[in-house]
Amino acid sequence: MPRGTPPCRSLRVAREYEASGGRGGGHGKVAVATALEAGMEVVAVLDDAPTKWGSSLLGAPVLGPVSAFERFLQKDVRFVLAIGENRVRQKLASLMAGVDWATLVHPRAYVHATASLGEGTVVFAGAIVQPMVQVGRHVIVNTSAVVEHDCRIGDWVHLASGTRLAGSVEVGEGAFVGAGAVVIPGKRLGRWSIVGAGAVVVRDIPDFSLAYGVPAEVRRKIQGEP
Ligand SMILES: CC(=O)SCCNC(=O)CCNC(=O)[C@H](O)C(C)(C)COP(=O)(O)OP(=O)(O)OC[C@H]1O[C@@H](n2cnc3c(N)ncnc32)[C@H](O)[C@@H]1OP(=O)(O)O
Repeated sequence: MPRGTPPCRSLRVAREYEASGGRGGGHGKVAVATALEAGMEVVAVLDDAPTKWGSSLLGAPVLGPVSAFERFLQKDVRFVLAIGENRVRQKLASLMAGVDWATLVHPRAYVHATASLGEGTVVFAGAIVQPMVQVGRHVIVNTSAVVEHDCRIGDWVHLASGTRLAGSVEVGEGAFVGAGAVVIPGKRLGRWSIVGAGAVVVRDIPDFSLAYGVPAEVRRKIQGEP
């Protein structure tokens, strides 16, 4: 999406996310901040935690539960799933039929003109997405992540803050790459794999595998399809 596009949008943080790690919706906060910095109006935040209704998030009103999204359909409102958990974003996107998804790019991120970003994807401050990169739908390119030329990033991926993907890396759908992890050129991270913070990936990581360390080693398998 071109910078400076001024749509209205609704950003949401689900209770499932809170329950899944107690991280308190930090990702939602950064998503709202990014939308505001990009010159957008945040018309509402939807959150399943009743304690948050009536409050505000960086000035944006928390209007009610996620199910209230239907109220905003056909009102020139676009949505972002402001939830760090990949499985939760995937599940909610499948439940929210008819939604027009926004793509958020912070004005101080760099996305080369030949790179493509799928709907619902967010690119936070300081991130760099180089030529010919393909990024799927509902991906998080978190703060200061670097995605080098020709990388291919599947749907539902989360590249945490400071991730460094060298050229032509492939990241399978749903993979999570921890903060500061490095992947050397041409390697593949499998579908729904997890790479720990600070890892250095020098070999392909199979689907549904958790790996960490320097160099990264597979430590265990992850539960498969939901
Ligand atoms: C803006 C943002 O905040 S974006 C979000 C960013 N979040 C992250 O980057 C989190 C990334 N998560 C991690 O790195 C996690 O530690 C995970 C996913 C690797 C955890 O894996 P788990 O298997 O659950 O590890 P667990 O916590 O049980 O620890 C097991 C062992 O691995 C070690 N370990 C855990 N993570 C790492 C890591 N990243 N690198 C090296 N060793 C690690 C632990 O010290 C522990 O060692 P011990 O058995 O000798 O005591």
